[in-house]
Amino acid sequence: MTDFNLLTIDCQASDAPQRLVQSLRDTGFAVLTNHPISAGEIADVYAGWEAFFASDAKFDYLTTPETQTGYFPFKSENAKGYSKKDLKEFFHVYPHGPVPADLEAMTRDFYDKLVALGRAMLSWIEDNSPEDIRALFSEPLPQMLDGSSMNLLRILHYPPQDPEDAHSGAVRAAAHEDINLITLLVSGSAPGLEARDAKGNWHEVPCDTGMITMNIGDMLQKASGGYYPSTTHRVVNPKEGQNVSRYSMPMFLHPRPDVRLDADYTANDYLQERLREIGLKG
Ligand SMILES: O=C(O)CCC(=O)C(=O)O
Ligand SMILES: [Fe+2]
Repeated sequence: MTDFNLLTIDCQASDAPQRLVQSLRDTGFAVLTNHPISAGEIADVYAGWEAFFASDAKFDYLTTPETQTGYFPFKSENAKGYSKKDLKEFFHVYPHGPVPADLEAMTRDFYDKLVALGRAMLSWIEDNSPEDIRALFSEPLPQMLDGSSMNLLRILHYPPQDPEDAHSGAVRAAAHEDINLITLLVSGSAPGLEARDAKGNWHEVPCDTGMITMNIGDMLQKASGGYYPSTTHRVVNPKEGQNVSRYSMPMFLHPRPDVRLDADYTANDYLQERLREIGLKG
């Protein structure tokens, strides 16, 4: 029925790097199990941030267009080309940005572990890419993260749905591609994430607790001359009878700003252009 061959990768298996690269090449996505971040730690981070979104303290961390750090209130971002704002609130964690004191140690540690995992995954991609594709990279992929302060951990909360919003055509996250090199998406607390295949059919991405979904972003698609696809994805509204909050945590791995992606763009040129398109920058 489907040729969308999204693989679940046991990170401890000897053929894990090859299977990862195959799944990414075929679908732009892969699901990681047996990775180094424990289910207990993921649950603790979710619990801490759930309490944060439920409190008014979040308004002390309001973001600004200049910083892009901190708290983004409900309905502040739209996907490229969409006028309706997504039905989500979120918090951007950067090394140079604030984190609430009671969550700081845990969140920074979690951030570092996700960056380390991202670097390992970029090494697997680098080592398993054909010679002619590697030749396109301006430097080895894991090295593109060296000295980068642009890696972004986004903590997302999609509140239970207001029927008016659903009626207006707004969705939790409209169809989009990620801007960065690769994304590590710590599995959502409820279903909803879908990826689109080349024919335009949507496929549910599995979200078992503790798993981490990985996907290619536009920067790696660009740097690989299109060899790795930056697959369009979205988060659909909850089904009737399942109208509960959904939480998820994507880590967007970004190169140093000066890294050259192709003849036309450095990472920074590209990021600034894209932020204007999604309404986060004027
Ligand atoms: O919440 C999710 O599962 C996906 C979020 C996402 O795609 C994004 O923030 O770019
Ligand atoms: Fe995304």
